[in-house]
Amino acid sequence: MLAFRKMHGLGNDFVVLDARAKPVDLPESRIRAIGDRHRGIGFDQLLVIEPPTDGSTAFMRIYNPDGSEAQACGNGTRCVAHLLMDEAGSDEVAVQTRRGRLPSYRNSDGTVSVDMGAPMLDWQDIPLARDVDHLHLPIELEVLHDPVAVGMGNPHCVFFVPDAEAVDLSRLGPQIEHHPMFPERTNVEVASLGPDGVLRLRVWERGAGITLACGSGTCATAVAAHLRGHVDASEQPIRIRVDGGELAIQWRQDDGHVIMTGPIATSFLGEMAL
Ligand SMILES: N[C@@H](CCC[C@H](N)C(=O)O)C(=O)O
Repeated sequence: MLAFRKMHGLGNDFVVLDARAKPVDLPESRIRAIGDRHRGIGFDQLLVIEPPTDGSTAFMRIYNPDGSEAQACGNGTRCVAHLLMDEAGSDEVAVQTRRGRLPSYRNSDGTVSVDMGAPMLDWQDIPLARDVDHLHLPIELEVLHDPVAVGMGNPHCVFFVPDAEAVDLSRLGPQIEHHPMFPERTNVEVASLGPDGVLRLRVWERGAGITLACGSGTCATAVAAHLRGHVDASEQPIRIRVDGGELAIQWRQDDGHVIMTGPIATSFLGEMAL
């Protein structure tokens, strides 16, 4: 039997395994089996805590339900940071991911923030298939056109639309995910700015489908909206409303880092036979 935790950030849900003392054997077939919401446990991402190699508190490996490995997961980082902070009796830790070392801290209201680093805006880093203007990608699919590409360690394609609710994301999302402009596929965001200045965001996640929230997608959307002049995310955090609630994102101009803040929760502890 293998012990696991189920956690979530705004409904973006994770199975968390601790492999620091003993490695866990995770072939793609096992990841898919655990991720099956009917026959397994189900998750948006499987997060595996491993020993760090860069002096961080721990390394976090990220798998999507289709078995692919992701470089970044903002909400997952906040969940694992919360666990590590409880364990260390501290309000500050650093989580190593394939995206790099991500300092994370707990706020006085119990929310958890993560420094997601600077966005990647160069076509090779996002990555895109060729050298094009990442602020105006030549992609058009029905109501979706003129997106912004942003890398947060993982690729994002952000469309600004008049009404994010009206987009048929379950049909259009997978087509953009597999668009030839993105050699490693992409996460897909559709966002609209409300009269209250709050961005409404819906996300189709690469390797996972529609999720209730996506931390790195929220960061990418804040960066894209700032660059397009829809919001000013530099002075104070902007609010982004996803299906599962609200995240606050600031794009600090002194070091260029994106800071994400929001709630996290543990839903249960269990053991799996898979
Ligand atoms: N839910 C995540 C993003 C997870 C990875 C993504 N599906 C990918 O493949 O890049 C988040 O909170 O950032």
